[in-house]
Amino acid sequence: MAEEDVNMDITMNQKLYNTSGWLFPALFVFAGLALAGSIDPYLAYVATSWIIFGILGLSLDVVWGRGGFLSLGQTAFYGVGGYLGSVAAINLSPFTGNTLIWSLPVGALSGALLAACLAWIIFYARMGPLQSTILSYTFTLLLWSLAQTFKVEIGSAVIGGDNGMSSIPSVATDFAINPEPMSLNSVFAVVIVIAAFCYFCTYFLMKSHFGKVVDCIRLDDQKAELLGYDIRRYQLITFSYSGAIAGIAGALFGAWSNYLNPSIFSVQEALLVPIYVLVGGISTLAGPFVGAIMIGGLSFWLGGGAVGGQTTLILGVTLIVLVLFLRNGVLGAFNLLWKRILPDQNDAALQSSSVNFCEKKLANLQKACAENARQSMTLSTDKAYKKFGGVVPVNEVSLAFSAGNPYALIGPNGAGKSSFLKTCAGIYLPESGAVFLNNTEITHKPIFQRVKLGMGIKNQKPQVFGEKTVKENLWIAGYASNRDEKFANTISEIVLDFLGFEQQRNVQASALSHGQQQWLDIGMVLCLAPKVILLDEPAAGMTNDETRQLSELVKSLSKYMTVLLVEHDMDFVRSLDGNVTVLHMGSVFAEGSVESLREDERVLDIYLGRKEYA
Ligand SMILES: Nc1ncnc2c1ncn2[C@@H]1O[C@H](COP(=O)(O)OP(=O)(O)OP(=O)(O)O)[C@@H](O)[C@H]1O
Repeated sequence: MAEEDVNMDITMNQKLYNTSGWLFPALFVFAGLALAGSIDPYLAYVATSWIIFGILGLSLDVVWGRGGFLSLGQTAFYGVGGYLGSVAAINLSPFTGNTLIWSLPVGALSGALLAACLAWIIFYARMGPLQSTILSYTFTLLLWSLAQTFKVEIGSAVIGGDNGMSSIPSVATDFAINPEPMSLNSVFAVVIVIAAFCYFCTYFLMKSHFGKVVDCIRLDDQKAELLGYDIRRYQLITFSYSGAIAGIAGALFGAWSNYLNPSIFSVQEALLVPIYVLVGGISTLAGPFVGAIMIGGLSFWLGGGAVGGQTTLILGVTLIVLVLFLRNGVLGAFNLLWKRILPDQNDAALQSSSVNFCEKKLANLQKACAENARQSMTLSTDKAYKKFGGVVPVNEVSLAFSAGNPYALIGPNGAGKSSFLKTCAGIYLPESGAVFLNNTEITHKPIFQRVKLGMGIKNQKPQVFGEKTVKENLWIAGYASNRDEKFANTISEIVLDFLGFEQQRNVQASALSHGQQQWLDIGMVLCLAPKVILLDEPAAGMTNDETRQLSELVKSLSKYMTVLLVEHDMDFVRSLDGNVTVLHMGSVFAEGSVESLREDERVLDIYLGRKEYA
């Protein structure tokens, strides 16, 4: 094959790969609809339940695979959506014939509201991942026991506790009073269309700017907040959305089975959902459908019928096979295999040259930042005090920093430098004292609000979104500053050019060297067009040449914005020619230039661990 043909193949292959998220599902939907008319009605009936479980699995994949939170509460939203959607259908469908126009919106809304309540508790109370998962599970169990005792009549609908709720009308799409019952095959087709609607809405939501931010929150929630994203709001919306999808699945399940009982909230149901997701492939969105169809299909053909039967045995065997051979699930494994024959986008990381920016590029960057900039800002603290048990890393520190010259915090290990920076950034909240940005007190403001006011923060370790490309990392930072796509495009290109990452634009950030990741992290801070920059050991992992360039950058930036950094590299600090503060045991110990501090015996004492003068 000629080389051109090979390239063409690769391009076609890449294009096909890039569109596979909607192309293959669309083909499957068409194939499903084509089959729906001709398959055996009983198989159509059973397969309808697999699609419904697929929708339920999709609801979990959004929140777990994309949002990073393993929720065992999906069956709670599913059950509540099922019950309330069915109550609406029982009472209102006699007036319209069509059942779905009542059950689906009511199911979606009730699922979303319930999920929003749970999300509010979990995310705003800042629970850890394990606690959150357990709470979501407890929530499901709570509803399970409630449903067993809860007896109420709502219009014609009777919720009978343990006896469940019967007389739920089947799926009907006609708007005619007393419509002809739909055939099992037609119901199958309708459920496929609803599943396709849920899938494509989710797919495009996750491809949108919103979805990109959700992905970044999963990868590093602290970094996402350090860029100025209100991560809890994103988490709440994602979780509520997943609750809506689960509620739709529940409403469909009610119409499919014509009967609901508390077992919809049961432990087995709750644990089945993550298994569908894992078997199909987490984070693929289409995977849960594959998982549900595979498990349901195997159970059916091994004699289990619609539900139950051999399901538990099949689940056990499937999970063992999965753990041994297919850790990423069926679609995940398929995805990995396909990627192997695509050109490796990370190859370009090896072609890297060291960062080499010039004055002109810096001027470009400054211009772009200045266009988006606010008034210059002063950062100050007043007797800021932070303690961890008996350790006091920030002990009544009062300092002020403004634009003009860079500020460096130095001191021996454990002096409290990083803690002070984190207290200014909002990562640590002080027990007493105050932090100000100009005259605005920000002591208890969350990180993202400080960033919105004009702060840009870089932590000690480079924090980049490893799975995202270099360009995407910069873009997501640019987009954070005011949700302006145009600005994000412009600033990310300028910073990319400035950092000399043109060749690495499509390289995944995790493939970069440590030093390059430092630069990328600094670049992300620059994309925010901040007025106060906090950098924790920015020169760590950089070559001498890079450190020299960083020094030039810091000096130029500090002319029009406040730059405060923590550093151990004394040559670097000296090259900045700025203000230096020595911290020791959480307190300000000395201030001055590097030269004067070098001659200060007290400072030498604390560095050398002597006690002569200090
Ligand atoms: N989250 C935390 N929980 C408990 N103790 C902490 C925490 N963060 C910092 N400390 C403690 O506070 C003290 C100061 O730590 P900090 O990292 O601020 O010092 P540093 O001057 O930045 O040190 P280094 O130069 O080694 O990074 C240390 O004793 C550290 O163990």
